[in-house]
Amino acid sequence: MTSNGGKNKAVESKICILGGPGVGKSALVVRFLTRRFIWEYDPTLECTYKHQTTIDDEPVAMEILDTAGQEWTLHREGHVRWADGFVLVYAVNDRNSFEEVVNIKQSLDEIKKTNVQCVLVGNKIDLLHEVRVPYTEGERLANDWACAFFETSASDGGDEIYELFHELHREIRRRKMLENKPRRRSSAHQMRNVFTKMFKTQTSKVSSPS
Ligand SMILES: Nc1nc2c(ncn2[C@@H]2O[C@H](COP(=O)(O)OP(=O)(O)OP(=O)(O)O)[C@@H](O)[C@H]2O)c(=O)[nH]1
Repeated sequence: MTSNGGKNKAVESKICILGGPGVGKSALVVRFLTRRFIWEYDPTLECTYKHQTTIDDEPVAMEILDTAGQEWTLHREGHVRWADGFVLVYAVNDRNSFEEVVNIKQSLDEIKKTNVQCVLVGNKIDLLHEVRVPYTEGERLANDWACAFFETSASDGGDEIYELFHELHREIRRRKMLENKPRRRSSAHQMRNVFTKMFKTQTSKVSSPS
């Protein structure tokens, strides 16, 4: 039995992958979808993948948009509005790419007018001797953003790559559930109603002719 009303309907997640050039965005998506690593990937391609999977015993219909530099600049607002959540990727051997994710996150929040759902990913962790962004810095930034943080290697693989997509999906699902919940009126509002009713009753008693 599923927790989505028992209807077995797939929960949808639209995920957009963002980060500086060459940080391994496509390699991560391809690894997640095919369990393989592709050394060279056409940098001009922007692709959306549809992926059916199961997360926490629930069917999930995931759409993943792998952005590419120029296309992203052209369609930025549309992509941001389309997505439910974002994978923000930097390469641990590229300091500039770390600074770039900070700028990207800022513009996402501005466009969405909220703190967007995201996970932060430091990729290329296999390049041990070239690390320019230590784990603690990534972790600190993710803490500031209140989001999950993963270090990955698209070339070596590893469970973190699956976990990061799953975790983002869970966050998206949680927020959707909160947004769909009917809002309860505040207790102050409820008290005001009670007092208004009491006061009206008193007034009508006083003013009624004896
Ligand atoms: N060593 C190492 N190389 C990687 C890793 N991930 C990707 N690469 C390499 O980094 C280069 C860029 O990878 P892509 O997946 O094309 O990166 P991208 O961010 O999609 O690039 P753009 O779309 O051009 O911005 C390629 O040569 C990959 O083989 C990794 O985890 N480790």
